Amino acid sequence: MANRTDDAQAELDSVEAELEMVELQISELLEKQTKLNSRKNKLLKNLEGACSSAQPSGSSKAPKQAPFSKQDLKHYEKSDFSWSKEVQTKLSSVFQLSKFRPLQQAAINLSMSGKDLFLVMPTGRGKSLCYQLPALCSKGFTLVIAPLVSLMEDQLMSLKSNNVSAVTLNASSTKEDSKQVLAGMIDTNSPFKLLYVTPEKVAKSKLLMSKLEKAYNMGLLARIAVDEVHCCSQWGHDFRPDYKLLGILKRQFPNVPLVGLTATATSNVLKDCQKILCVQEPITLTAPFNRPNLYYEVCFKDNVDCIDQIAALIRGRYKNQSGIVYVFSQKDAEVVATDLQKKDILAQPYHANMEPADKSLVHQRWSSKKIQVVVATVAFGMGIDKADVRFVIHHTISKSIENYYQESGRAGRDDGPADCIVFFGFMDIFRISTMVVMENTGQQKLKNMIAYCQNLDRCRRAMMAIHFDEVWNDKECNQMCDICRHGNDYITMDITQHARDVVEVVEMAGSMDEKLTPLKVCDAWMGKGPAKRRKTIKVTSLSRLEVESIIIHLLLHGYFSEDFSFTPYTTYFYLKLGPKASLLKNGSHSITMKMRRVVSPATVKKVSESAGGKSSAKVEGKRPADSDNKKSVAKKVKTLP
Ligand SMILES: Nc1ncnc2c1ncn2[C@H]1C[C@H](O)[C@@H](COP(=O)(O)OP(=O)(O)OP(=O)(O)O)O1
Repeated sequence: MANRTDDAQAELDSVEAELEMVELQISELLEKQTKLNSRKNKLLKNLEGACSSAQPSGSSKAPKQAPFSKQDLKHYEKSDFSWSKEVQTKLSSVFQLSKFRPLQQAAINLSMSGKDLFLVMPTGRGKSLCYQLPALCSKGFTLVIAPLVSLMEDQLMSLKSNNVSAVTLNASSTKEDSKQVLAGMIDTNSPFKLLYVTPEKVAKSKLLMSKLEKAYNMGLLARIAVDEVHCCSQWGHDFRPDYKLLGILKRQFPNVPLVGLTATATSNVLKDCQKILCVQEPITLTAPFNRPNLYYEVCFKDNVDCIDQIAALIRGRYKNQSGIVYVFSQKDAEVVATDLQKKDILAQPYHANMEPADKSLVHQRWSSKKIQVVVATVAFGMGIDKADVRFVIHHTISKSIENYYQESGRAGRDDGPADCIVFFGFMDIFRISTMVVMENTGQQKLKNMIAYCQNLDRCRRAMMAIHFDEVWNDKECNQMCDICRHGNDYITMDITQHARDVVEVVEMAGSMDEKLTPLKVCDAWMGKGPAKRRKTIKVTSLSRLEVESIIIHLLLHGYFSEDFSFTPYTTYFYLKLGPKASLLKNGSHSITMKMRRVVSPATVKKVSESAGGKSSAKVEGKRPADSDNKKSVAKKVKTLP
C-alpha cells in the first residue's frame, strides 16, 4: 500500500514538474507572440506609409507627416488649447457629462486643430461626442454622413433633448423642410450646428452639393463626420456601395477636416477607407477593443431546450433587467418572441420587415422598460443607445467576430456589468454558411466565429484581439469570460481514428454518387439512415454532441469542406472531403482536439453553485439564484463537448 502511495506521489511530482515546464514554455511563447505582433504592426505601419506615399493622389510637395507618437497623443490630451475652456463648459452644460472617456479629448482637440482623423472606438464608448462637441464650438455647421435614417433620427432626438440644433436631409424630408435646411446651410447665423445626411443624398443630390460648395466658400462648412466609416470598404463587415462615392467630399472641400468613426475596422479596412475618402494622411486613434465590464460566455445549444434555457436566464439571472436576444431570421424573431411570451416574459420581435411605426413602438417600449426583451435580427443594431442593457443573448451565432463584437457591444453602455452569451448550435453553422455564400470572405469570417465558440482553452478576448490586430494579455480579462473564470474544464483527445471513420462515411457516400448534408453525416455515422448505408458504415459509439464537435473540428481544419448546391429556391450545404482529408491515409498522421470533460452530478452541483457566486450582470446578488437557472447552468456543464 505504502509502495503504491509512493509511486503515485512520484508520478504526481513528475507530472507537476512537467506542467511547470509547459507553463513556462507557454509564457515564453506568449511573450514571443506579443513581440512578433508588435513587430508586425510596426512593419505594417511602415508599409502603409510606403503605399500612401506611392499613391498618385498623394501630394508629393506636401512634407511627409511623422507618425503619430505617444508624445503627440499626450499633447492632444491636454486642456490648454484656445478652445479648451469652451469645450469643457459645453461638455457639462449641454451634454451634462462631467469628464471625458479615454481618447475623446484627444479626438476633439485633433479635430478642432483641423486634422483629418479616423477614430476606432468600441461600440457605446462615445464616438458621437467627438464630432458633436467640436460642432458646437465651431463657426458654421458639421456635415454628418450616417448610413441609416433611423440612426439619424435617434441622434436628432438625443441632440434635441440637449437643446442642440440639428437637422436632417433625407428621402423622407418634406419639400418645405428641405428648403429651410438648404437655406440654413448658407446662413451666416447658422440656424443649426449639425446636418445629418445619408451617403445616397451626397451621391445623388446636385442641389445639396451646390449648397455645400457655397457654404464651403463662405467658411461655414466646419467639419465632415463619416459615421460607420468601415461601410466604405468591401473588406469591412457592412459594405454599402454609396459610401464608395464619398471621396467627392474631400476632393471638393480639401480644407475641411474629416473625421471617420467606427467601432470595428482592421488596419487594412482603414487603409481602404482612406483611399476611398481621398484623405491624405489621417491620424488614426484606436481605443482598445476591450470592454472590461462585459462578461463573454458560450453555451452549447440544444435545439429542444434552448428556449427553456434562455427563458430561465431572463427570469432568473436577469430578472427585471433589459436585454436583447439576437436571432437568425425574421421568422425566428417572431417565433422566439412568442415562445418567450408563453413563458411570461415581456418580449417583442423586431426585424426589417415590420412597419416603421411598429418598429419604433417596440424600440420605445423597450427603452421605457415597458417590455424587458427585444427579440431581434441584426436590423436592431446601429443607433440603439440604451445605456442599461444588462444582457445580449445570441440565440444563433453571428456571421463573423466583427459582427458579434458590434452586436454584443450593445450591452453595458453605462459601464455597469453586463453579459454577452452565445448559444452555439451545430445546425446554425450551415444556415449561416449558406446565407453568406456570396460574400468573398464570408466562409472564412464565419469559421473564425465558429472557432471562437468551439474554443475551450483560450481567453475569449484573446480570440477577439487577433481580429482587431491587438496584442492581448489574458490576465487583463480579469475572469470576465467563461474560459478565464471556469477554465481547464476539458480534456485533449486523440480523434485520429474517429476522423478516419467519419471521412470514410462521406467518401463512401461519394462513391455511391450521394451527397450528404452535415445532419445526414451525423446520422449515418451514428448508425441511422438507410439500411444499405448502415451495413457499410463503421458506426460510432460517441454521443451526438461529440460527433457534431468532431465534424466541426474537421471542417475548421480542412479535412472537410463545404459543397454548396443552388436551386431556384434555396442553397444546400453538403460536406465534401477537404484538402487535408488525404493526410488521414498516412498511418503516422494524428489529430487531437479539446473536448469538454463530462462531469459527475456532484461536480455539476458544485460548478452551478460557484457560477452563482460570481455574478456579472446582476450588480448585487447571485447569478443563477432561482432553481430554473441552476438547472440551466448545470445543463451546460453536463453538455459535451
Ligand atoms: N464622457 C462620457 N461620459 C459618460 N457617458 C458618455 C460620455 N461620452 C458619451 N457617453 C454616453 C452617451 C451615450 O449614451 C453613450 C454612447 O455614446 P455614443 O456616442 O452613442 O456611442 P458610439 O457612437 O461609440 O456607439 P456606436 O458604435 O454604437 O454608435 O455613452
